[in-house]
Amino acid sequence: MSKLRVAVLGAKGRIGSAAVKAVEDAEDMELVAALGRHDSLDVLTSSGAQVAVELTTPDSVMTNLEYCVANGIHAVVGTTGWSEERLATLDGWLKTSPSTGVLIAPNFSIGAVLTMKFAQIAAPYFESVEVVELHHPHKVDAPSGTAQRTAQLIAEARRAAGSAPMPDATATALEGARGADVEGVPVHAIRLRGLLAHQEVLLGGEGETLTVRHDSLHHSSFMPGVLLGVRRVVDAPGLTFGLEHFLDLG
Ligand SMILES: NC(=O)C1=CN([C@@H]2O[C@H](COP(=O)(O)OP(=O)(O)OC[C@H]3O[C@@H](n4cnc5c(N)ncnc54)[C@H](OP(=O)(O)O)[C@@H]3O)[C@@H](O)[C@H]2O)C=CC1
Ligand SMILES: O=C(O)C1=N[C@H](C(=O)O)C[C@H](O)C1
Repeated sequence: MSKLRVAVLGAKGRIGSAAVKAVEDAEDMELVAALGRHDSLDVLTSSGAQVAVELTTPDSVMTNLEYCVANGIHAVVGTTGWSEERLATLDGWLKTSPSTGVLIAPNFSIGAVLTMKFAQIAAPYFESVEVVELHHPHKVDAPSGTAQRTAQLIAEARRAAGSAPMPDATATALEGARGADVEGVPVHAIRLRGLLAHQEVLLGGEGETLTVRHDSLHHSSFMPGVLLGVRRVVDAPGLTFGLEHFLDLG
């Protein structure tokens, strides 16, 4: 069987360099290009890439994806910064290239995907839910894409269950003290030397709390998800948001 021809964008970055190695080590893939900020996107077409793994920055991702979709190159995207507006723009490009697939994965690690799933299940059963994400100090954005997605899923689950708004009688003396408000769910971002990527979902009810915590201790935690995304996206035309759609999570 022929190998999947894969390119990595953001190849010198923290996660991009790990992805380069993971693709090189995968027996069913061939790394055909490893691009940095100043490389021409035409390398993607001249190298015959079938799938681009996009691990750059929120300011670069849209230009890169526009090129990929216009040239029928599938994409697996880990880069953050996804607003409703950006998703709609990407969806519009994909309509002009209906056989091309793009996976956007707020988090590639299985534990983080499960954290989101568990939080979604638990959220309607508790009066209060808050999300705390903790990352290394070089992270480009806050809060993390994972935390925003987790909060959206929590809010969605609570709306579907008809949950009451969360009680919060605090009068804040300093702006930001209660974190960011994502659809009514408070999200707090910690940046600390020594950390990599971590998240806690704290749920509180009468006389009890439940904490769902996930820790990515090394960038290798993201690689099985990246490779799964590459293998599956070629048969998944259109936009897929979340790695859970490529996992059998029930
Ligand atoms: N979904 C997931 O599971 C994960 C997602 N991420 C996300 O991935 C992104 C990257 O994170 P991280 O690796 O830590 O960041 P880094 O800053 O370490 O890496 C980003 C890399 O992309 C390069 N780059 C920027 N623009 C372009 C471009 N147009 N073409 C090619 N390369 C480009 C940068 O080059 P230069 O330095 O020259 O600017 C840099 O080498 C972030 O959005 C992060 O949140 C991270 C980990 C896991
Ligand atoms: O920048 C990071 O490091 C990470 N970014 C992603 C996010 O914002 O959710 C995924 C993971 O948290 C690591």
